[in-house]
Amino acid sequence: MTGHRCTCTLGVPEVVDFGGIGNDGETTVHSSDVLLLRNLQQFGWCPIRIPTEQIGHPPPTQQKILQMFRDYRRKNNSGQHIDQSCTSFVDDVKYVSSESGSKEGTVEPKESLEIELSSCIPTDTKTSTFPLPLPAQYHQEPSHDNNNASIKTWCQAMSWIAHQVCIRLDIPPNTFLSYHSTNTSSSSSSSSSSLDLMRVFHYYAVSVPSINDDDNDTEQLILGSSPHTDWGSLTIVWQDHVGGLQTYCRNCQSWIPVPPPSCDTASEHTWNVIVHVGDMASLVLDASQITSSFRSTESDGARSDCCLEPIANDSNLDCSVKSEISCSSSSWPSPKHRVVSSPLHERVSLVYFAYPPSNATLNGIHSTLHNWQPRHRTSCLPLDEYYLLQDQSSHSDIINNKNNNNNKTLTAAEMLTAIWNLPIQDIVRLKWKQVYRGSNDVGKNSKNNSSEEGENDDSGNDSSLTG
Ligand SMILES: O=C(O)CCC(=O)C(=O)O
Ligand SMILES: [Fe+2]
Repeated sequence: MTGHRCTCTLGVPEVVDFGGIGNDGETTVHSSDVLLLRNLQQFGWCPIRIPTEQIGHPPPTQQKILQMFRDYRRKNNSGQHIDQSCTSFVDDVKYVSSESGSKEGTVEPKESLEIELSSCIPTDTKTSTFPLPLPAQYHQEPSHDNNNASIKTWCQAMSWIAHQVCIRLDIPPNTFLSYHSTNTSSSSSSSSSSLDLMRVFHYYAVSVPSINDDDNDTEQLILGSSPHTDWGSLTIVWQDHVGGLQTYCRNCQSWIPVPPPSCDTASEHTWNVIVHVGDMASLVLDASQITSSFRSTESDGARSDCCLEPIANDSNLDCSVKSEISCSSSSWPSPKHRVVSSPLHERVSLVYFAYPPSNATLNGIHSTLHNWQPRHRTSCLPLDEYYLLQDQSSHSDIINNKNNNNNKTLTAAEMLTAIWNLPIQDIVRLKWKQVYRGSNDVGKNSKNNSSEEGENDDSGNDSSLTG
C-alpha cells in the first residue's frame, strides 16, 4: 500500500487519550487538551482514544458493519456492488451504492449508509441541548434487524465526541458546532437545524491486474476516496484495523498512512478515532484567541509543558508565501486526505461530518472567534488547497452547464468572497450538488428538500456561486 512514514521534521500527531486522570472536561485544562490543541493547530488532525465507558456504547466492529450492508442490499433487492448508482432509504438511513468525489468522475469502489444527526436525537429532547446527551437512549443490544438503531447510536456517539473536542478546546458553542435542535421542519429563522451527518462506508477490496509483469515498480492505486479536504468544521473518523486512510503531508509532499488501530487495541473497550479540521473551521479560525485561553492559566502545573507558539503576527504576509516558509506553526490546516483501497481486504469506516449552525455564516463565525477581516487571516494554507472553494463538478457536468450557469470558473479567492456571507446550509447544498452523480439526488437534506420544497437540485432557490 502506498504511503510511508513522514520523514520531515513534523512527524505525525501523537495519540490524545481522553481517558487520562483528572479529566473533568470543564474548567481545568489538562495536558491531553494541550496536545489536542497543538495537533489540530499544527497538523489539522489528531488521533484520539476514548474509553468506551465514557461513551456508554462499544465501538462498531467490521463484522457488524459488513452484515449491515448485506442487510441493506437485500432490502434494496440489489446484490450488486459497483455497477449501478442508486440511492434508497430504509426509514432515516440512506443507502448510496456508488459515488464519485473526483473531478474526473471516476466511480469510487465503495458503498455507504448515511444518517442525519437530526434523525438520531431522542424524541424527548425537545429543547436545545449542549452537549448532546450520551447515546444511552439506544443502549439496547444491537441485533441484525436493528441496524438503524445501531447506526443512530454510533452517530450520537460520534457527535458527542465532536462536542467533547470543542469543549476541551474551549471553542464557543454555535461556532464549529450547533446547539442541537430537533426542530428540523421549522422554517423559523431563529431555529437552526443541524447539518451534521454520519456516513458508514464499506470499501471493497479491489485489485487491478498488472498490465506489465515486469513493471513491478508501478503501483496501481485504487482510490476508495479521492484526495479532498472536508468542507465542514470538524470530521470524526472511526476506521477499522484494515486502514487505508492517508493524509497528505504538505511539508514533505507525500501521503502518510493514518495508522489504523491494531487488532489488539481495536477492542470494545476503546473508541479510536481521528478528528480532522474541516475547511470552514480552518478558514474562520484565529488561533491566537483560543491559544490565549490556554495561556491564561499558565500557573496550572498540568500545563507547564505547554509551549504553544504564538500565532505569527505577520498577518499581512501572503498566505502562499507563508506556506512555503513553514506550515508547522499554528495554522489549523484543513488536511488533504484520501482512502486507498486494499487489494485484499474490505474496509469499513464511520465518518461524522460536523458543520456550523445551518443559518450561521462564515463571516459571523469568524467575528465570534476573533475580530479580523477574512483577508487578514493568519492561516498559512493557500486558498487553492480548500476543496470547499473548488468546483468539484466533473468535467462533463461543467461542459453540460449543469452547475455553472454562465461557465465562469471562480478562483478560490473569489469563491471565498462569494460564500463568506451565505448561510452554511446553502454552501453545503451547493457542494453536495457538485459531488453527487448518477441520480437526481442532492445528498444531504435531499429527503427534506423533496418533502418540503417539492423540487430537485435544479431549484432556482439556491444561491448561485457563479457571480
Ligand atoms: O473512510 C474514511 O476513512 C474517510 C472518508 C473521507 O475522508 C470522507 O468521506 O470524507
Ligand atoms: Fe474526508
